[in-house]
Amino acid sequence: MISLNGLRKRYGDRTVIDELSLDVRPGAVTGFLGPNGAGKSTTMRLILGLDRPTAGTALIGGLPYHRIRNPLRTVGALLDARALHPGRSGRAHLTALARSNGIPLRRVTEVLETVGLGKAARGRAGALSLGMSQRLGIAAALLGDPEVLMFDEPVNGLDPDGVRWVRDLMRSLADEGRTVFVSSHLMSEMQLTADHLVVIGRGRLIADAPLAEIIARGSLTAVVVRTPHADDLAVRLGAAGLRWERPGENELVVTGATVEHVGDLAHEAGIRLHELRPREASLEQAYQELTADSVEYGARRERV
Ligand SMILES: Nc1ncnc2c1ncn2[C@@H]1O[C@H](COP(=O)(O)OP(=O)(O)OP(=O)(O)O)[C@@H](O)[C@H]1O
Repeated sequence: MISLNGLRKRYGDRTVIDELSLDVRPGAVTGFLGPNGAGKSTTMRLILGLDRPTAGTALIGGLPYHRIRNPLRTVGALLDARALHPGRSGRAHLTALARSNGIPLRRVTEVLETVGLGKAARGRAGALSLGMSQRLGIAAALLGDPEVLMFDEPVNGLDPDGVRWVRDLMRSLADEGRTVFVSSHLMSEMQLTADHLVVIGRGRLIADAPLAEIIARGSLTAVVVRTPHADDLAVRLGAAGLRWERPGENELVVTGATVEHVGDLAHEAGIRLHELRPREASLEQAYQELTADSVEYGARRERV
């Protein structure tokens, strides 16, 4: 488990991480989202002891990174896939890592197979494509068979097969009971991969909740009803304190309710329905609503 407690980081007079407290739990893929400059990479660097917090703590399994005895066996991370010695081969890079961390050398072959690099790992790391470098970085993260894994934008540069492969890998690592903490800008991908989401904006926590709950909170999540008695149903919905819109003569779109709730209300009033279905918002839509006030860079966007 990763635990952040009152984590703060200041660069000069600028606070980039502000009172961040949360737990990233084992057995799940936790997506880490936030607009550009929100502080995701900084948070990961603080967890990995690559930077010192101004205040608060970032612990892995109850310890700060520098107190972990076998760091690579406890936590594996991919932060910057290009941070490699370009003249060395991928295999040599992993071998050096394994040697300096007391990891058996057979793990090098194992993880290269896992990430599908094989022969490409014999060539210079500097000649690898971005996608291959990502795979090599993931191999390095897996080398010590750690319980905690952190990936900063792991699908960056991967082709669709690679993206799917990363998704399946994250899933299986979480299913093995590991803690998987992964940042991404690809909302559609996160919607398919993550169980839980942590969203930050300008260094502050915006949301820490299951993916399904974050999507359900979005205002575009609704129940669509078609009925020849829309007037009657609208009265019933209003009396039950529900908000609705009426895009068509026979259609109502109800927010803040489940299909069961709306179906039961109609049934109790003897109102015939021709259609009753949930309309699920995308994570992209829910995310845009959540972060609308925290976007620092880029064009201002309309609230959805
Ligand atoms: N070493 C540093 N010195 C000064 N400011 C820094 C430093 N590192 C990061 N920052 C600032 O901290 C803020 C958070 O940056 P960070 O890279 O953590 O954001 P991010 O959420 O990972 O962004 P992105 O999605 O663009 O990768 C940014 O405003 C950045 O300019």
